[in-house]
Amino acid sequence: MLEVQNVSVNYRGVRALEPLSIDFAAGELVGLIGPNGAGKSTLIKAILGLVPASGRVLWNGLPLRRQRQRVAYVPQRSQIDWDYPTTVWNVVLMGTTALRGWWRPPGREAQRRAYAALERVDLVGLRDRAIGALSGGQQQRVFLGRALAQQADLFLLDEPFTGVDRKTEAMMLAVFSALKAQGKTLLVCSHEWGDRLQQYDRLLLLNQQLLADDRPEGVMTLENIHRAYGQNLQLVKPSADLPFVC
Ligand SMILES: Nc1ncnc2c1ncn2[C@@H]1O[C@H](COP(=O)(O)OP(=O)(O)OP(=O)(O)O)[C@@H](O)[C@H]1O
Repeated sequence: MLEVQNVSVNYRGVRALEPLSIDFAAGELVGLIGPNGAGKSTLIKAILGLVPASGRVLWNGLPLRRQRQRVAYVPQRSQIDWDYPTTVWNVVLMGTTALRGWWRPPGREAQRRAYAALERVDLVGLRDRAIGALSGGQQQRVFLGRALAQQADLFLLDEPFTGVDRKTEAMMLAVFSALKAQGKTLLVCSHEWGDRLQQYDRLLLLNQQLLADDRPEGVMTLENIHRAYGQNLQLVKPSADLPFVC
């Protein structure tokens, strides 16, 4: 279980995240939504300990920072240096470092695990390709592959669906479902609004503070949309059964 307790973040004295507390259960797929600049990436980075934050982040009752190998992180694509001279295989293999230790060269088991992850994200045929020579969707899959190779318990994914087509998105969702079934916890930051948000067990609506934390139907209300995005947003409600779409 992941417990975020009273976590807040300031960047050079400017408050990016008001104190918030959230619990995440094993086997839960949680979506993190909110407008640009709402603090979604900041929350993920605060959980990971990548930005200075107040409060506590516990994994199974102990500080997460002492159990970083339990967390797999898929950063936003824009945060990665795609010109770095490395291949798909090397990035995915890097996922095994957390368990074997960076000083130990990857043995047969690490290679087996990395290969299985490559197969899962359908990148075996591109394993020797430089990461800079991949399409946007392929790049997203490389870092998902790295996360899978790590065999972590907690997955933090920052906008994994950006730049992916419907087929890749379906594949990624199938991976998330399989991880959920194994009891893994997933927090996925997304810009999406609309019916795709129904796939989450729970949604967190953020705009500097936590505005809503509920099942998708409870979060995707007109009132919440206005609270997060302002009153002027154009909304369409395609049918009585479907949520609002921006
Ligand atoms: N390193 C930083 N130094 C100073 N301010 C920062 C830094 N990183 C983020 N911010 C600011 O903190 C706020 C939250 O940013 P953050 O990237 O977490 O938002 P976000 O919800 O992920 O946005 P987006 O949807 O655009 O990716 C923004 O106002 C941003 O300008």
